[in-house]
Amino acid sequence: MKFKSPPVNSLSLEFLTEFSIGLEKLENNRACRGVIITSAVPKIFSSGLDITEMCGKSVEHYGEFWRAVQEMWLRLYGSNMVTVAAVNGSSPAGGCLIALSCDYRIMAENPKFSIGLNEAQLGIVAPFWFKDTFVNVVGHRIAERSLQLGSLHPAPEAQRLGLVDELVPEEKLMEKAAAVMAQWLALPDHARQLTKTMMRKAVLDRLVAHREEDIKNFITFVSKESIQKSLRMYMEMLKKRKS
Ligand SMILES: CCCC/C=C\CC(=O)SCCNC(=O)CCNC(=O)[C@H](O)C(C)(C)COP(=O)(O)OP(=O)(O)OC[C@H]1O[C@@H](n2cnc3c(N)ncnc32)[C@H](O)[C@@H]1OP(=O)(O)O
Repeated sequence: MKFKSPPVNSLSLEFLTEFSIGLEKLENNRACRGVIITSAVPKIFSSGLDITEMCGKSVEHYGEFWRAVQEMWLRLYGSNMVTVAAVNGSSPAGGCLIALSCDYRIMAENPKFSIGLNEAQLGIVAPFWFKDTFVNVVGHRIAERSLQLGSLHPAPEAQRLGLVDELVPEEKLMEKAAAVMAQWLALPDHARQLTKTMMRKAVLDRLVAHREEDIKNFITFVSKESIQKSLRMYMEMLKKRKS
Protein backbone atom coordinates (compact mmCIF):
# COMPACT_ATOMS: atom_id res chain seq x y z
CA MET A 1 0.00 0.00 0.00
CA LYS A 2 1.37 3.38 -0.95
CA PHE A 3 0.16 6.49 0.84
CA LYS A 4 -0.46 9.24 -1.68
CA SER A 5 -2.14 12.23 -0.12
CA PRO A 6 0.08 15.25 -0.80
CA PRO A 7 1.53 17.40 0.54
CA VAL A 8 2.30 15.36 3.70
CA ASN A 9 0.03 12.29 3.92
CA SER A 10 -1.77 13.71 6.94
CA LEU A 11 -4.31 11.28 8.36
CA SER A 12 -7.64 12.94 7.67
CA LEU A 13 -10.99 11.23 8.29
CA GLU A 14 -11.16 10.40 4.58
CA PHE A 15 -7.60 9.04 4.50
CA LEU A 16 -8.15 6.90 7.61
CA THR A 17 -11.43 5.53 6.28
CA GLU A 18 -9.89 4.61 2.94
CA PHE A 19 -6.87 3.05 4.65
CA SER A 20 -9.07 0.91 6.93
CA ILE A 21 -11.25 -0.23 4.02
CA GLY A 22 -8.11 -1.09 2.03
CA LEU A 23 -6.75 -3.15 4.93
CA GLU A 24 -10.09 -4.91 5.36
CA LYS A 25 -10.19 -5.87 1.67
CA LEU A 26 -6.66 -7.27 1.81
CA GLU A 27 -7.42 -9.10 5.07
CA ASN A 28 -10.44 -10.78 3.45
CA ASN A 29 -8.48 -11.75 0.35
CA ARG A 30 -7.13 -15.24 1.04
CA ALA A 31 -4.51 -14.77 -1.66
CA CYS A 32 -2.98 -11.86 0.25
CA ARG A 33 -0.69 -12.91 3.11
CA GLY A 34 1.27 -9.71 3.66
CA VAL A 35 1.36 -5.99 3.06
CA ILE A 36 4.22 -3.51 2.73
CA ILE A 37 3.21 0.02 3.70
CA THR A 38 5.14 2.94 2.22
CA SER A 39 4.62 6.42 0.82
CA ALA A 40 4.44 7.86 -2.67
CA VAL A 41 5.05 11.37 -1.30
CA PRO A 42 8.76 12.26 -1.39
CA LYS A 43 10.45 12.64 2.01
CA ILE A 44 7.26 12.07 4.03
CA PHE A 45 5.89 8.73 5.25
CA SER A 46 3.01 10.42 7.09
CA SER A 47 2.77 13.69 9.03
CA GLY A 48 0.40 12.05 11.53
CA LEU A 49 -3.17 12.91 12.33
CA ASP A 50 -4.57 15.76 10.30
CA ILE A 51 -4.56 18.58 12.84
CA THR A 52 -7.30 20.45 10.99
CA GLU A 53 -9.65 17.54 11.88
CA MET A 54 -9.08 18.37 15.55
CA CYS A 55 -9.47 22.16 15.30
CA GLY A 56 -12.68 24.18 15.38
CA LYS A 57 -14.98 21.25 14.52
CA SER A 58 -18.12 19.91 16.20
CA VAL A 59 -18.21 17.35 19.01
CA GLU A 60 -19.84 14.90 16.55
CA HIS A 61 -16.96 15.38 14.14
CA TYR A 62 -14.34 14.77 16.84
CA GLY A 63 -16.15 11.54 17.79
CA GLU A 64 -16.33 10.31 14.20
CA PHE A 65 -12.69 11.21 13.60
CA TRP A 66 -11.42 9.46 16.72
CA ARG A 67 -13.44 6.32 15.96
CA ALA A 68 -11.73 6.24 12.54
CA VAL A 69 -8.29 6.55 14.19
CA GLN A 70 -9.16 3.67 16.53
CA GLU A 71 -10.54 1.57 13.65
CA MET A 72 -7.37 2.01 11.61
CA TRP A 73 -5.18 0.94 14.54
CA LEU A 74 -7.39 -2.05 15.49
CA ARG A 75 -7.21 -3.30 11.89
CA LEU A 76 -3.49 -2.76 11.43
CA TYR A 77 -2.22 -3.84 14.87
CA GLY A 78 -4.61 -6.79 14.85
CA SER A 79 -3.95 -7.82 11.26
CA ASN A 80 -3.37 -11.49 10.49
CA MET A 81 -1.20 -10.48 7.55
CA VAL A 82 2.53 -9.88 7.76
CA THR A 83 2.89 -6.10 7.89
CA VAL A 84 6.13 -4.34 6.97
CA ALA A 85 6.58 -0.57 7.15
CA ALA A 86 9.02 0.79 4.56
CA VAL A 87 9.47 4.21 6.11
CA ASN A 88 10.75 6.42 3.30
CA GLY A 89 10.39 9.78 5.02
CA SER A 90 9.51 11.59 8.23
CA SER A 91 6.95 9.94 10.41
CA PRO A 92 5.74 11.93 13.41
CA ALA A 93 2.92 11.00 15.82
CA GLY A 94 0.11 9.14 14.01
CA GLY A 95 2.60 8.32 11.21
CA CYS A 96 4.86 6.72 13.79
CA LEU A 97 1.88 4.79 15.20
CA ILE A 98 1.30 3.23 11.78
CA ALA A 99 4.93 2.12 11.58
CA LEU A 100 4.89 0.85 15.19
CA SER A 101 1.77 -1.20 14.45
CA CYS A 102 3.53 -3.20 11.74
CA ASP A 103 5.50 -6.40 12.38
CA TYR A 104 8.76 -4.94 11.07
CA ARG A 105 10.08 -1.44 10.31
CA ILE A 106 12.73 -0.58 7.75
CA MET A 107 13.68 3.07 7.39
CA ALA A 108 15.63 4.97 4.74
CA GLU A 109 19.00 5.87 6.28
CA ASN A 110 18.58 9.61 5.86
CA PRO A 111 19.37 11.51 9.10
CA LYS A 112 16.96 14.25 7.99
CA PHE A 113 14.05 11.80 8.34
CA SER A 114 12.73 11.47 11.87
CA ILE A 115 10.17 9.33 13.64
CA GLY A 116 8.54 9.40 17.06
CA LEU A 117 5.46 10.13 19.11
CA ASN A 118 5.86 13.92 19.46
CA GLU A 119 2.36 14.63 20.84
CA ALA A 120 3.76 16.31 23.98
CA GLN A 121 5.38 18.95 21.75
CA LEU A 122 1.91 19.91 20.53
CA GLY A 123 0.59 20.13 24.09
CA ILE A 124 -1.48 16.98 23.62
CA VAL A 125 -1.18 13.55 25.19
CA ALA A 126 -0.77 10.30 23.28
CA PRO A 127 -3.60 7.95 24.37
CA PHE A 128 -2.88 4.74 26.27
CA TRP A 129 -3.00 2.52 23.20
CA PHE A 130 -0.40 4.65 21.35
CA LYS A 131 1.75 4.33 24.49
CA ASP A 132 1.15 0.56 24.77
CA THR A 133 2.11 0.05 21.13
CA PHE A 134 5.29 2.10 21.65
CA VAL A 135 6.23 0.24 24.85
CA ASN A 136 5.77 -3.11 23.08
CA VAL A 137 8.36 -2.05 20.49
CA VAL A 138 11.04 -0.18 22.48
CA GLY A 139 10.41 -1.10 26.12
CA HIS A 140 9.19 0.96 29.06
CA ARG A 141 12.18 3.19 29.83
CA ILE A 142 12.83 4.38 26.28
CA ALA A 143 9.09 4.91 25.69
CA GLU A 144 8.72 6.85 28.95
CA ARG A 145 11.53 9.28 28.13
CA SER A 146 10.66 9.64 24.47
CA LEU A 147 6.92 10.22 25.15
CA GLN A 148 7.48 12.78 27.91
CA LEU A 149 9.89 14.74 25.74
CA GLY A 150 7.79 14.28 22.61
CA SER A 151 11.00 13.26 20.85
CA LEU A 152 11.33 12.94 17.11
CA HIS A 153 14.31 10.65 16.58
CA PRO A 154 16.50 11.02 13.51
CA ALA A 155 16.71 7.70 11.61
CA PRO A 156 20.10 6.55 13.05
CA GLU A 157 18.92 7.21 16.62
CA ALA A 158 15.58 5.52 15.92
CA GLN A 159 17.48 2.39 14.94
CA ARG A 160 19.71 2.54 18.04
CA LEU A 161 16.59 2.74 20.22
CA GLY A 162 14.93 -0.18 18.42
CA LEU A 163 12.15 2.07 17.15
CA VAL A 164 13.00 0.89 13.65
CA ASP A 165 14.53 -2.51 12.99
CA GLU A 166 16.98 -1.52 10.28
CA LEU A 167 18.16 1.30 8.07
CA VAL A 168 18.94 0.90 4.40
CA PRO A 169 19.83 3.32 1.59
CA GLU A 170 16.62 4.80 0.23
CA GLU A 171 17.03 3.19 -3.19
CA LYS A 172 17.24 -0.25 -1.56
CA LEU A 173 14.22 0.20 0.72
CA MET A 174 11.59 -1.66 -1.30
CA GLU A 175 13.99 -4.45 -2.25
CA LYS A 176 14.81 -4.96 1.43
CA ALA A 177 11.13 -4.80 2.42
CA ALA A 178 10.35 -7.52 -0.16
CA ALA A 179 13.20 -9.69 1.21
CA VAL A 180 11.92 -9.28 4.79
CA MET A 181 8.39 -10.11 3.63
CA ALA A 182 9.64 -13.28 1.90
CA GLN A 183 11.44 -14.34 5.11
CA TRP A 184 8.31 -13.87 7.24
CA LEU A 185 6.06 -15.55 4.66
CA ALA A 186 8.29 -18.62 4.58
CA LEU A 187 6.69 -19.68 7.87
CA PRO A 188 3.30 -21.38 8.08
CA ASP A 189 0.63 -18.66 8.49
CA HIS A 190 -1.20 -20.51 11.24
CA ALA A 191 1.70 -20.63 13.72
CA ARG A 192 2.81 -17.07 12.96
CA GLN A 193 -0.72 -15.66 13.28
CA LEU A 194 -1.42 -17.38 16.60
CA THR A 195 1.90 -16.13 17.95
CA LYS A 196 1.14 -12.59 16.81
CA THR A 197 -2.28 -12.73 18.45
CA MET A 198 -0.73 -14.03 21.67
CA MET A 199 1.74 -11.09 21.71
CA ARG A 200 -0.77 -8.33 20.85
CA LYS A 201 -4.14 -9.46 22.21
CA ALA A 202 -3.95 -7.81 25.65
CA VAL A 203 -3.23 -4.40 24.16
CA LEU A 204 -5.94 -4.75 21.50
CA ASP A 205 -8.49 -6.01 24.04
CA ARG A 206 -7.79 -3.03 26.28
CA LEU A 207 -8.90 -0.56 23.62
CA VAL A 208 -11.88 -2.70 22.56
CA ALA A 209 -13.05 -2.79 26.19
CA HIS A 210 -12.64 0.97 26.65
CA ARG A 211 -13.43 2.19 23.14
CA GLU A 212 -16.42 4.43 23.94
CA GLU A 213 -14.73 5.85 27.03
CA ASP A 214 -11.62 6.61 24.94
CA ILE A 215 -13.77 8.49 22.39
CA LYS A 216 -15.43 10.49 25.18
CA ASN A 217 -12.02 11.31 26.67
CA PHE A 218 -10.74 12.47 23.30
CA ILE A 219 -13.78 14.70 22.73
CA THR A 220 -13.51 16.25 26.19
CA PHE A 221 -9.76 16.78 25.82
CA VAL A 222 -9.73 18.18 22.31
CA SER A 223 -12.74 20.46 22.93
CA LYS A 224 -10.93 22.34 25.71
CA GLU A 225 -10.12 25.89 24.72
CA SER A 226 -6.52 25.49 25.99
CA ILE A 227 -5.99 22.46 23.70
CA GLN A 228 -7.63 24.21 20.73
CA LYS A 229 -5.25 27.11 21.33
CA SER A 230 -2.19 24.81 21.44
CA LEU A 231 -3.23 23.14 18.19
CA ARG A 232 -3.87 26.47 16.45
CA MET A 233 -0.49 27.78 17.59
CA TYR A 234 1.21 24.61 16.34
CA MET A 235 -0.41 24.97 12.91
CA GLU A 236 0.68 28.62 12.80
CA MET A 237 4.22 27.59 13.74
CA LEU A 238 4.23 25.08 10.84
CA LYS A 239 3.11 27.76 8.41
CA LYS A 240 5.65 30.33 9.73
CA ARG A 241 8.48 27.80 9.53
CA LYS A 242 7.59 27.38 5.87
CA SER A 243 7.76 31.10 5.08
C1 LIG B 1 -5.60 13.36 22.42
C2 LIG B 1 -4.98 13.60 21.09
C3 LIG B 1 -4.10 12.48 20.67
C4 LIG B 1 -3.56 12.74 19.31
C5 LIG B 1 -2.70 11.74 18.82
C6 LIG B 1 -1.89 11.92 17.73
C7 LIG B 1 -1.65 13.27 17.26
C8 LIG B 1 -1.05 13.50 15.90
O1 LIG B 1 -0.76 12.66 15.07
S1 LIG B 1 -0.96 15.15 15.70
C9 LIG B 1 0.01 15.39 14.25
C10 LIG B 1 1.45 15.50 14.65
N1 LIG B 1 2.21 15.79 13.48
C11 LIG B 1 3.24 16.63 13.50
O2 LIG B 1 3.62 17.20 14.51
C12 LIG B 1 3.90 16.88 12.18
C13 LIG B 1 3.70 18.27 11.73
N2 LIG B 1 4.28 18.48 10.42
C14 LIG B 1 5.62 18.61 10.21
O3 LIG B 1 6.43 18.54 11.08
C15 LIG B 1 6.02 18.86 8.79
O4 LIG B 1 4.89 19.30 8.07
C16 LIG B 1 6.62 17.62 8.08
C17 LIG B 1 7.99 17.29 8.68
C18 LIG B 1 5.70 16.42 8.17
C19 LIG B 1 6.81 17.98 6.58
O5 LIG B 1 7.57 19.16 6.45
P1 LIG B 1 7.57 19.94 5.06
O6 LIG B 1 7.81 19.00 3.95
O7 LIG B 1 8.49 21.11 5.24
O8 LIG B 1 6.06 20.43 4.86
P2 LIG B 1 5.30 21.64 5.58
O9 LIG B 1 5.64 21.71 7.02
O10 LIG B 1 5.53 22.88 4.78
O11 LIG B 1 3.78 21.17 5.47
C20 LIG B 1 3.06 21.25 4.23
C21 LIG B 1 1.62 21.60 4.56
O12 LIG B 1 1.04 20.54 5.30
C22 LIG B 1 0.52 21.07 6.54
N3 LIG B 1 0.65 20.02 7.58
C23 LIG B 1 1.76 19.41 7.99
N4 LIG B 1 1.49 18.48 8.91
C24 LIG B 1 0.16 18.51 9.10
C25 LIG B 1 -0.72 17.77 9.93
N5 LIG B 1 -0.30 16.79 10.75
N6 LIG B 1 -2.03 18.04 9.86
C26 LIG B 1 -2.49 19.01 9.03
N7 LIG B 1 -1.70 19.74 8.21
C27 LIG B 1 -0.39 19.49 8.24
C28 LIG B 1 1.39 22.29 6.82
O13 LIG B 1 0.76 23.15 7.71
C29 LIG B 1 1.51 22.86 5.42
O14 LIG B 1 0.29 23.50 5.10
P3 LIG B 1 0.25 24.80 4.16
O15 LIG B 1 1.08 25.84 4.85
O16 LIG B 1 -1.19 25.15 4.07
O17 LIG B 1 0.84 24.37 2.85
